[in-house]
Amino acid sequence: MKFLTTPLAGLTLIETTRIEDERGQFSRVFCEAECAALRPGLHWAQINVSRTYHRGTVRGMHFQYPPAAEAKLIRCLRGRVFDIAVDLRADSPTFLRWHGVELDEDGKTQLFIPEGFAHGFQALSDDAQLLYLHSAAWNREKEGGLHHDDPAIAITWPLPVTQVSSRDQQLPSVKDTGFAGIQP
Ligand SMILES: Cc1cn([C@H]2C[C@H](O)[C@@H](COP(=O)(O)OP(=O)(O)O[C@H]3O[C@H](C)C(=O)[C@H](O)[C@H]3O)O2)c(=O)[nH]c1=O
Repeated sequence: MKFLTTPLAGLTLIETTRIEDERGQFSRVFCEAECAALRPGLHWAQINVSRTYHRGTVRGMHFQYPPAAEAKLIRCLRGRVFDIAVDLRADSPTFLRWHGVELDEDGKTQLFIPEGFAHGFQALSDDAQLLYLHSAAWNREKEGGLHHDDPAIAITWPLPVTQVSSRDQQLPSVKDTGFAGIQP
């Protein structure tokens, strides 16, 4: 595995090592020893899969407040997505900056998102499936979210947004709430 930095400190691209033979392919999603370079002692409390039926759909922007703040490792298992993380760390010089990366079923690139970031994605294909590793369990009471079209964040979505859950449509903007960030 190779770890590539991004303009947002801690947000890391993981380049996987693919082993191929006549039967097909094999690659690791996570390896405690290899990933110690990324963060020693990284453990996962919950592993989820999401399947998005239609190209253009957006899920997010979601995060969890401390003490349920979570790091995430995202891998695309099918199709293609534009995966986005937004820096919500109150004392970060890149507070409210976002960074996006295209992930696809080839799985050559994964995204590691530290605590203190919001996460969301747009499906760039029909039937886009993501694998999520979460360092903290889902906690409905500690869930937070920001609107995917928040002008304070100004995410450039690659495609016209075609579908958003009713919950995500009602997520607040930074301006609405005076959101000042979180201390992960
Ligand atoms: C995360 C989660 C959700 N749920 C329930 C709650 C809802 O009834 C249903 C779908 O949840 P939600 O609408 O939050 O799913 P997404 O919109 O795909 O959100 C997810 O995708 C965005 C982009 C993320 O980064 C979040 O980690 C994750 O919440 O599953 C559970 O039962 N367990 C869980 O761990």
